[in-house]
Amino acid sequence: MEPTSCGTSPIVGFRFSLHPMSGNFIKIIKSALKDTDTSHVWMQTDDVSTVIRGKQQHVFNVAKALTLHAAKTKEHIALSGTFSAGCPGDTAGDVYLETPAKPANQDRTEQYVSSQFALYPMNNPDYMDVIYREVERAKEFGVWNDSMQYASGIHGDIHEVFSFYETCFSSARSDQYPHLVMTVSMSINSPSHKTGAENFS
Ligand SMILES: Cc1ncc(C[n+]2csc(CCO)c2C)c(N)n1
Repeated sequence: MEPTSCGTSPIVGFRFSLHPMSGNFIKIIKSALKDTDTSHVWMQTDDVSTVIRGKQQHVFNVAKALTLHAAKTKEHIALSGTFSAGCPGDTAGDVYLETPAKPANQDRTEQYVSSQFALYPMNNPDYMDVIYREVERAKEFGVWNDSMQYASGIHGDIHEVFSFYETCFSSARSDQYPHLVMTVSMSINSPSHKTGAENFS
């Protein structure tokens, strides 16, 4: 069989699950999905996760807004998900690429987030250089928390954390190597976070 080449589709996707540590988890998940303006992305929810697909700026904007909605309940929220771009099977057919440039959600409420991420620059022989460069970028952004096996710790205000993740996701792929996967897990309003604001670096 011929090797599958990576497409040049501009689609970015994010498949994620919210796990509110609350007896009220059903309402928290459903409200976050309903109260966020998702008109600029294609979205599908099932019993395990939700997927959003579209232009990069809308996917990151919706991901942040959904997370912020869940966080505003003050409950301890865990989120885990995978961003993907340039996936050979991801065709432009069913997504929202004709949307305006301006992101739909503009809530600037501050919220401390502690997270971990891992980058997988697919097919790129220099993938370790890409990863080291993005870890340096996290330090420049002031959101780097710690190094650990299989991931890096990123924390700070949700707007700075998402801004880093979006910049990192753009920078770690190229025309030559467009297929990129990035996993993210987040912990919000955790009892481990003392007062939250004290943890900003
Ligand atoms: C973002 C996100 N999407 C879907 C699920 C799966 N899920 C678990 S409980 C529930 C509500 C009741 O059906 C749903 C949809 C999730 N956890 N997080």
